[in-house]
Parts: sequence; structure tokens; C-alpha cells
Amino acid sequence: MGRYGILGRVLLHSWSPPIHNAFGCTNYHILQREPEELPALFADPAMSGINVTIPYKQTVMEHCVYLDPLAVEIGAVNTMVRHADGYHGYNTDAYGFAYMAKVGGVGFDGKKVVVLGSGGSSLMVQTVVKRAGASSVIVVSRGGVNNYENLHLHADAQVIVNTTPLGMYPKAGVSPVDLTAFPCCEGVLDLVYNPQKTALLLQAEAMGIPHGDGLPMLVAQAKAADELYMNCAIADEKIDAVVKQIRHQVTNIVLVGMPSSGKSTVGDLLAQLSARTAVDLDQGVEQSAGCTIPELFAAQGEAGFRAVERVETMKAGQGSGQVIVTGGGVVKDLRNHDALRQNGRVYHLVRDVEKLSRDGRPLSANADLEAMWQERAPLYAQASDVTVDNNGAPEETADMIWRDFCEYFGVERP
Ligand SMILES: Nc1ncnc2c1ncn2[C@@H]1O[C@H](COP(=O)(O)OP(=O)(O)OP(=O)(O)O)[C@@H](O)[C@H]1O
Ligand SMILES: O=C(O)C1=C[C@@H](O)[C@@H](O)[C@H](O)C1
Ligand SMILES: [Mg+2]
Repeated sequence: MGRYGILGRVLLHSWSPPIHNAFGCTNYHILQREPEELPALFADPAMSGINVTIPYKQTVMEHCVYLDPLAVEIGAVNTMVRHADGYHGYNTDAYGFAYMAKVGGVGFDGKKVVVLGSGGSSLMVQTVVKRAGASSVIVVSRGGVNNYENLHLHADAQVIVNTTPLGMYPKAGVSPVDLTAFPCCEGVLDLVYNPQKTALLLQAEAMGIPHGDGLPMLVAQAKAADELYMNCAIADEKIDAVVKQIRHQVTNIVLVGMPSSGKSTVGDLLAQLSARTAVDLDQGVEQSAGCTIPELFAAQGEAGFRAVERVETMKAGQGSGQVIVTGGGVVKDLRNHDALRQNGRVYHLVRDVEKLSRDGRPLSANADLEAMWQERAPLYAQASDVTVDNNGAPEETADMIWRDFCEYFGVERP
């Protein structure tokens, strides 16, 4: 097999190599290059094909001897295939975006579409959306005629597409727009894929609006590139399988529950089962505060503790592929629910109240644990995707969670 790769200037974040490997393109590498290094790369006879990302999608067009009409219309190339006469340039992002919209259940025909952002991916989205029959396409940008100060002019938008990096790791939790300002909105698409649920998509989910994240686009554009590289057809079903495989790898397993319900115990067992790292938010709080949790409570009260806990929750919540063990009261701050769900499947551990220990737990020490359970049970239910009984052996609980997690993503238990 020839040599392939993803070309960009800063590529620490790229998930492309494992995705292309999954489609059978196994000799696939990260090609991080400065602009002056590009001619040598294009002259390298070992290379058979190159994917291109920021900031080179326009630059590479002049290095192609043939440009596909769609790439010309969009004004960007993300896939270069080497032929006898030189590189041929294509744009498979458009296919990827159309696929993402389809699986998100969002259509454009006859719709008023607002596209947030005016960069390269915005041009691609505009092309796809117009070709799909949008009745009007409004581009919103900070310095444009349509901007974030006069969004009310487009309150009748039916579809909103975010092409800006707002909400992306490591600055997750912020949203470019508030969806309550768009009462006609019936579809929201966010090109960001890390975290999988940006603040914008979490709001769409809460409002019951059909929505989709950028991971299916990333995987679909890679599939279309591999079809060109390997000159073969790959079934669309394979895209969904690869998306699930990646979601399984990167989604956090999050444990919530009453103090002493077994989160740390089951979390450690799960970390072993799944070969993941367990991140304990209480330990994070102690490290960041430089004292134990009882000391922090004594010095700053519950509010002081919750403030540090909130920061730790935001930090861990946007990480990937971890087991996250929370403190019992994390669900009391409703903002933490989104922070844990943006990249996580959340499990609520339930253990009979009379079995809960109070040792070393400042809020449990003198508390009526039954009353605490009554107060918090609805919050745990609201924050979690699955409830798990932890009255049996903790090994069984860990096993149940790992089984559910693998089944949910349709992946065979590794
Ligand atoms: N399924 C179980 N069977 C028997 N004992 C258990 C089980 N799960 C947890 N325990 C025991 O209960 C106690 C509390 O467990 P653990 O410290 O894991 O709870 P936690 O939810 O992490 O508590 P906290 O909220 O205070 O961090 C420990 O002594 C642990 O060994
Ligand atoms: O981050 C990545 O690996 C990529 C992102 C998009 O620009 C794609 O167009 C490119 O092929 C790969
Ligand atoms: Mg614990």
C-alpha cells in the first residue's frame, strides 16, 4: 500500500490516522509541516495521497494538476490523490457534512439556514446547503453585515450551523448563540467533534431540536477520501460503525451517586476492566485546594468546596476516554450536568441508604441520609443516562457498567 497522511501545521488534535486505519488505509501518518516544507512533501515519490487541513486547504490547490469541480466551487481541497501526471484535488468535506446532516435528521430543502462563521468550512457548508435547496443562507460573523449583535433579524432561521471553533476543546462550555432566540429552529449542526456535545448541542438536545455533531462528518469525509485513495467503494454502514467505535474510545464513563454509594470502589474496578484512567474529582479538588476536603469545608464552607469542584468538573468533563468518579454532591450544581454529559455517559450508582458509611464525609457526618437521598434522587436521575444497582458485589456492578457501555456503542467487549 502507498503512503498516506493528514497535512496541517498543528496536528496534535487530529483523529484521522485511526479513522483511516479503520477503513483499511493502514499506512496513514501525521504530516505536520511548515509552509516552506510543502514542495518537498509534494515531490516525495513515496506519498500516494494526502488529506489537508487548516491552514493549507486553499494553498494546496496550486499544487494540483487537476481540480474536481466541487473543490473549485468550494474553493478548498482536503484530499489530494497522486496520479501519473501529478496530484488531483478533491473536496470530501462536503460529502462529510451532507452525511452529518442526514444522520442528525436535519434537512435544508426550502429552509432558511444561518451559518455561523465565515472561514473555509463556512464556504463548504454554504455550497452544500445551497445545492440542497435552502431558501436562503445567512452567514453570521463577528465583523460581517450579519453579526452577533443583529441576530434578531434572523430569528426566523430554521436551521443553524456552527462552523466556528467556539465550544471546542480545551475551551468547551461556551456557545456561539442562544437557541431560545430562534423559535422556528428545527435543526442544529455543529462541526465541532470534541467535545461530542458542545454547549450549543446540549441546548438543542434539552429543547428537543434535531441536532448533529462533527464526528460523523470527520469519519464520512475520511471514507470518501479512502474511496479515492484505494479506488474502491466503501459501504455507508461502515461510517456508522467507525463513528461508534470512536465514540466508544473517547466517551467518558461517569459515575454519580450518594456519598459512599461505591463510586470510587467501582470506578477503580472499571478503570482496570476498560484499561482507562480513573479521574477522581474529589482528589482533584484536594490537589487544587492544597488541603483535604474536611479542611476545605472548615475553612470555606460548602460554597468554597463547590466552587473548586465546579472547576474540576469542567476540566475533567471535557477530557476523553476516562472513568470519571464524582463527589456525591456534584449534581447539586445543575451546570455540572452538562459538563459531565458533553463527552460522557453518566451512570447513577444506587446503594441502600442504611449501607452508606459516613466516615470522612463532612456532609454525611451528622446528616439525615434518608432526607439527603429524597432531596438528591431527582437530581441524580436528571444528571444520569443509566441507573445501576450497587447492592451486590462491586465487581458485578463494574461488569454491568462496562457491558452496557460496550453494548451502547455497538462494540464488542474488548
Ligand atoms: N457493592 C459493594 N459491596 C460492598 N461494599 C461496597 C460496595 N460498594 C462500595 N462498598 C464500600 O462502601 C464504602 C464506600 O465506597 P466508596 O468510597 O467507593 O464510595 P464513594 O461513592 O466513592 O463515596 P464518596 O462519595 O464519599 O467518595 C467503602 O468501604 C466500600 O468498600
Ligand atoms: O482533523 C483532521 O484530521 C481533518 C479535518 C478536516 O479538515 C478534514 O478535511 C481532513 O481531511 C482531516
Ligand atoms: Mg469516592
